[in-house]
Amino acid sequence: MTQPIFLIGARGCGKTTVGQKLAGACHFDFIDTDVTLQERAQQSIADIVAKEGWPAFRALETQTLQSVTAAQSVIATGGGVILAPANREFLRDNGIVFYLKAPVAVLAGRLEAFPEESQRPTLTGKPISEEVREILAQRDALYRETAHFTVDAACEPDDVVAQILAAIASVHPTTMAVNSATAG
Ligand SMILES: Nc1ncnc2c1ncn2[C@@H]1O[C@H](COP(=O)(O)OP(=O)(O)OP(=O)(O)O)[C@@H](O)[C@H]1O
Ligand SMILES: O=C(O)C1=C[C@@H](O)[C@@H](O)[C@H](O)C1
Ligand SMILES: [Mg+2]
Repeated sequence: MTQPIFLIGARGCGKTTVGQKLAGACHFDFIDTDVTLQERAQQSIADIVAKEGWPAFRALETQTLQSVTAAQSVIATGGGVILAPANREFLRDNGIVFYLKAPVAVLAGRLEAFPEESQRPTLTGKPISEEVREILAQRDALYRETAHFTVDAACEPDDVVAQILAAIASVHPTTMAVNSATAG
């Protein structure tokens, strides 16, 4: 199995945290579109949005997604990548897509503990828990329609990785075992 593995979900669901561990477990490269986008732009997402607005950020996000997509990669996406229909189609057509789903209280708790405001400028101007509830209500259906699999992201990162590996093994039993046994 060499297809890219895409992780999607709300801010704080653990795409970056789980993605790094997953890539290690299956000997794939790890790419985070938020990180790559900021490195290429040489500025933070907060600065891009403040200077050029959300539509400019979304255009860069689409370019970044397409340019980083490669075989044998785990790709952690930004929380809003599923807003553009073209991105949803691209994700589904070019890899296996996992929705890391967690309840509002879990997401809000993580974001309150680690706000990382330079990468997560406010989307609504509202307090974190209110914003998370509102944004998840708008996006949950889009995450579900884009994903090939939904996993419970409220548990420990290693358990999320195990759920993803089990789902991959269910569709690619032999090749995944070969990757794990022979790579690295
Ligand atoms: N399964 C988990 N259990 C406990 N804490 C977690 C878990 N996953 C992530 N975290 C913590 O929650 C915070 C947010 O996680 P992370 O940055 O991985 O989310 P993300 O989905 O990449 O968010 P964004 O969309 O903003 O990039 C981090 O501080 C991380 O340590
Ligand atoms: O949920 C969102 O819309 C975002 C999530 C982050 O990962 C970043 O991509 C950016 O802050 C936008
Ligand atoms: Mg992230």
